Amino acid sequence: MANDRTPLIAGNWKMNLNHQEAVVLVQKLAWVLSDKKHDPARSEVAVIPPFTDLRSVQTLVDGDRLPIRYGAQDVSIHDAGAYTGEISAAMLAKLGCSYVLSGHSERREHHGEDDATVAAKSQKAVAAGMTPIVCVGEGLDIRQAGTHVDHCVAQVEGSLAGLTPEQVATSVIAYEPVWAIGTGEVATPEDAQEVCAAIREQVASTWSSSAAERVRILYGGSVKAANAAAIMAQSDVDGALVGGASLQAEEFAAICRFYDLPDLSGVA
Ligand SMILES: O=C(CO)COP(=O)(O)O
Repeated sequence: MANDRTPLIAGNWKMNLNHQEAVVLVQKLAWVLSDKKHDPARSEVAVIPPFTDLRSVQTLVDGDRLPIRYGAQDVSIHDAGAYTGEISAAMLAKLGCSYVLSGHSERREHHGEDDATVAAKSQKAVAAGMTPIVCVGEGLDIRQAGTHVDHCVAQVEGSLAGLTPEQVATSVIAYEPVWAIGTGEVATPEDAQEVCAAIREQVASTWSSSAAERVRILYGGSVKAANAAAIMAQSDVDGALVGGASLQAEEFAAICRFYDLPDLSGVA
């Protein structure tokens, strides 16, 4: 590999699968990865189930010592108290979550989350010892207007505001163009690389060049086994945030196995 970043393939289940179905999927995923000799040292695999599944996933992963991490799809900006329906960072950390999605476009769209809210969530995750996966991405109108790069780097600045360079270095940023989410329309590898490279440059200028070198940047939006390799081979793309395809163990495992290929140095 041309850099020291450990790639991450994370499966965002969104509002799918109850806790019993979650156990079945994680068991199957672990079995397929092991059968195909996935090397967890070469790339990390994580699942991001609904809150109600997390305890069951924790019990399974811990009990069977599975090489799979897990995280939550959202976190409260509050620590505790009279916030009906909210889940705190401390609760998620106690459940062994490694990751927390922050500012997924569906939260931004359906729950009115702006960059300041997303930054507050990212800070709560970090303070509780978890890694935020901070999501950014442009809608179709912005893409058509050609201002997508400016839009995404501005979102990065706003959504990671208040984090130190070291905290940014150990965070994850996911570039998810909204027009590619759940549509079957995937960004080209060049589209993904263009925005991920611009995000990395922005991290260098706003935080530090070391943070830019270390921060992992994922692509998300209609990633499938058939299109993942060309995107993940891009030099500034460090893995994928997968929605629909992460609900099928074989398909998701096929994406996860990309980094098991013997040598990628000539591909990117
Ligand atoms: O939103 C996504 C992951 O967070 C992408 O979803 P799809 O892979 O279903 O397009």
